[in-house]
Amino acid sequence: MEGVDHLAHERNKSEFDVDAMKIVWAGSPHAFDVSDRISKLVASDPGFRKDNRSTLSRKELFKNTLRKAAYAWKTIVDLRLSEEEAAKLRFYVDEPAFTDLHWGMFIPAIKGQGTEEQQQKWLPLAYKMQIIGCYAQTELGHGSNVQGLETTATFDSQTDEFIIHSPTLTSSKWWPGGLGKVATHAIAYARLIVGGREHGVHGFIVQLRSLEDHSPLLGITVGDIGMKFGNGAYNTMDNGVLQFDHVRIPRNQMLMRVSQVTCEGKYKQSDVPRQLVYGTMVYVRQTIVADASCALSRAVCIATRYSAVRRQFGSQNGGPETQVIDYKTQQSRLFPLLASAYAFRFIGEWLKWLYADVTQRLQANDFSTLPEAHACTAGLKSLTTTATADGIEECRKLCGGHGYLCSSGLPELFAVYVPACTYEGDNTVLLLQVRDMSCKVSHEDCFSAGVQAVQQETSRYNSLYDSSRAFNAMSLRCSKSALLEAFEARAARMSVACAQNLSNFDNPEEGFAELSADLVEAAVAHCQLIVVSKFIEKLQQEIPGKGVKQQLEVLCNIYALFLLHKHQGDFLSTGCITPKHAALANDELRSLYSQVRPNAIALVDAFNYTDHYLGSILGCYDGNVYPKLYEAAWKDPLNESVVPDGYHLYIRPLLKQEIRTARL
Ligand SMILES: CCCCCCCCCCCCCCCCCCC/C=C/C(=O)SCCNC(=O)CCNC(=O)[C@H](O)C(C)(C)COP(=O)(O)OP(=O)(O)OC[C@H]1O[C@@H](n2cnc3c(N)ncnc32)[C@H](O)[C@@H]1OP(=O)(O)O
Ligand SMILES: Cc1cc2nc3c(=O)[nH]c(=O)nc-3n(C[C@H](O)[C@H](O)[C@H](O)COP(=O)(O)OP(=O)(O)OC[C@H]3O[C@@H](n4cnc5c(N)ncnc54)[C@H](O)[C@@H]3O)c2cc1C
Repeated sequence: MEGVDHLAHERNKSEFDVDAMKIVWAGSPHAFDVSDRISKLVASDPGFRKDNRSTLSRKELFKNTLRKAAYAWKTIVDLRLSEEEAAKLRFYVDEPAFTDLHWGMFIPAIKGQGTEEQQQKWLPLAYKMQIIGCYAQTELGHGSNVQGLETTATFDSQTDEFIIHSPTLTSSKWWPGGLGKVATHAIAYARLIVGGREHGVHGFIVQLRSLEDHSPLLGITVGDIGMKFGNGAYNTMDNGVLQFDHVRIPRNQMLMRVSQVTCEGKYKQSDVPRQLVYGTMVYVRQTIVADASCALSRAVCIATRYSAVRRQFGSQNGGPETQVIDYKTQQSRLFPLLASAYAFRFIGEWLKWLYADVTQRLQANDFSTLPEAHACTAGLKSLTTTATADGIEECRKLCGGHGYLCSSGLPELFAVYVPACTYEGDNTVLLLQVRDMSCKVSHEDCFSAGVQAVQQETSRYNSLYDSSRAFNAMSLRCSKSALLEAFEARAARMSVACAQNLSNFDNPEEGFAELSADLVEAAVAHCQLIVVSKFIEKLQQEIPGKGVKQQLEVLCNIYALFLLHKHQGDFLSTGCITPKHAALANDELRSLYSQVRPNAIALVDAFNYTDHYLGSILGCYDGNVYPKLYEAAWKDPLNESVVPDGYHLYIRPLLKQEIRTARL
C-alpha cells in the first residue's frame, strides 16, 4: 500500500522526543539543519542516483563515479556551499571517490607538513581542483612498516633537484586511492638520501600526469591495481600502482616543515618532532572514528526497522505472528549494536575535540599532546572500525535471508566498510601503538625501576576498585560510577599483568614481541574504558528534550554491561567482579532491552537518514518491505528476458541430451 506508514504503530509507542534526539545525534541544531538540508538535496537529485551500482561493470561504475564527482563539484560551486555543507554533500552522495583522498589526505598533508611558502603555492591550486592529489605512502612490499619503505629521494646538488626512484618491484607504490586513473599529483613518501647519507622517510610533492592531456610524465608508470572485494562498494575508487624511474623534482617539492634540505645539500631538522611526518594519518584516523557511528547506525537502522516488520512463529488463534524484534535473542544481538552506534557517536565527537586541540597546540609549536593524540586515534580507530565491520555483518544476519540481497543495502555497506579495518593502519598494528597509554607501566619502566615499580603500581590499581562496594548498587539499577570503576580496574589490571610479565624478560623487545597478543587485549580494554567514560561524561551535560536523557542512559548502560558480559573472563580473572556480579549484570541487561524495545524505531529514526542514503528496501522509512522487494526483483537485468541468454547453447542441449554435439 503506497503512502501507508507500516511502522506507525511502532513510532506511536516511543517515550521520548525524537526531534530533540535528532539534534543530539547531529551534535547541534545548526549541524542538524545542515545535515537535514543537504541529505534532502542529494536524495531529490537524480544526478546522485546510486541504486544501480551493483549491476554496473567496473568501467561503467568508475565512469559514473567520475561523473558524480564532477556533478558534486558543480553543485558545490553553483550553490556556493560552505566547507561544512560540501563535506555533508560528499557524505550523502555516499560513494568513495578520488576526491576523498584529494580533500582528506593530499590537502591535509600539505597543510600539516608543508612550510608557509609551500602551502601558499600548492593549496590554492588544490582548493580549486586545478590539480588533483593522492597520498602515495604504501608500497607493494610494505604498508604497516613505514620505516621499511624502499622508494628513494636522492638529492642532486648540481641541479638542485631530488631524484625519485623505485629501485625494486616491491618498492612500487600500491594502494593509494585516486592514483590509478585520476590524480595529477601525489604526496609520495620516500627515503631521503643527501650526500650519500640516509635520513628516513619524508614526503614529496610529485607531479604524475600532464595537466594538458593526462598522460603520465616521463619516468612515471601508473595504473589501477584491479577489482576489489564486493560489487560496487570500494570499486568506485581507483586504487593505484606507481613506479618512478629516476623522476626529477625541484628541491622545494620536499615537504619541509619537519626538516629541510638546503641547496648546498645540508640536512636540517627543525624543532618540530619527526613524527609530524605521520600527522596526516592521525587526522584521517580521527575522521574514521567519527565515521564509524555513521556506518554502524546505518546498518542498525536497516536491521531494526526490518526486525519490526518481519514476523515469524507465535501466531495465536490465527492472529499475526511475532515480530522478530520481540525475540530476546534478536534484542540481545541488535540492541548492543544500537547502543554502540550512540557510544561511537560521542567518542567521535570527543576525538574531534581532542584533535582540534592538538592542532591548535601544534600551530603554536606545542607538541606535548601529540603522543596521546596518536595513541588515542590509533586505538579508537581500531576499536570502532572492528566493532562496526562486525556489527554490519551481524545486522545482515539479523535480517535473515533478505539481508543477503543487494537490495537490503547490507552487502555493499559491509564491502565498502570492511577495509577501514586495514587502511590507515591495520587494526592489530594500531593497537600495539596504544602501549604507551594502556601499559602505563611500560617495559622501559620495568627494566629501569625494576619489579618494585610494578608492585607499587599494582597496589595503586588494587585500591582503585573495591568490587563489593561498587557492585552492590547494581542489584537494583546500574550505577555509572560502579561501572566506570569496573572498567578502570579491568584495564589497569590487564596493563599491570602485561608489565609484570614483561619484567620476566631480559630483553624488552623480545618480551614485547612474545606478549603482543596480551598487549593488544589490554589496549582494547583501555579503549573500551575511554568509550564508556566519554559516554558517561556526555550524560553529565544538560540534554534537553522529553525523555532523551533517559534513553541515552539506558543505551549507555547497555553498552557498558554488554561489554562486561562479553568480556566477563577479563573482569572475573582480574578480580574486578565476582560471578554473582556477572549474573546480576546479565539480569540488568535483559531488563534494559525491554526498556529499549518500545523506543527502538524512534531511536533509529533519530539518525534522520533518508531512504536514498540508507539504500535499503529492508530499512525504508515506511516499512513497506514486501511489495518493494517483489518489484525490485523484476527489475534485475536477468529478468529482462523470460528465457535467458544461453538457453539455446547450454540448457536446451542438456535437456535434449545433445550435450556431446553442443559447442561448449
Ligand atoms: C566532491 C567535492 C567534495 C568536497 C569536499 C569533500 C570533503 C571530503 C572529505 C573526505 C574526507 C575523507 C577522508 C577519509 C578518506 C579515507 C580513505 C582512506 C584511504 C586510506 C589511506 C591509507 O591507508 S594511507 C596509509 C596509511 N598507512 C598506515 O597507517 C601505516 C601504519 N603504520 C604506522 O602508522 C607506523 O609506521 C607505525 C606506527 C605502525 C610504526 O611504528 P614504529 O614504532 O615502527 O614507527 P616509528 O619508528 O616510525 O615511530 C616511532 C615513534 O613515533 C610514534 N608514532 C608513530 N606513528 C605516529 C603518529 N602517527 N603520530 C605521532 N607519533 C607517532 C611511535 O609511537 C613511536 O613513539 P615512541 O615514543 O618512540 O615509542
Ligand atoms: C581500500 C584501501 C585503500 C587504501 N588506500 C591507501 C592510500 O590512499 N594510500 C596509501 O598509502 N595506502 C593505502 N592503503 C594501504 C593501507 O594503508 C595498508 O594496506 C595498511 O596500512 C596495512 O598495511 P599492509 O597492507 O602492509 O598490511 P600488513 O602489515 O602486511 O599486514 C598483514 C598482517 O600482518 C600483521 N602484522 C603486520 N605487522 C605486524 C606487527 N608488527 N605485529 C603483529 N602483526 C603484524 C597484520 O596485523 C595483518 O594481519 C589502502 C588500503 C586499502 C585496503
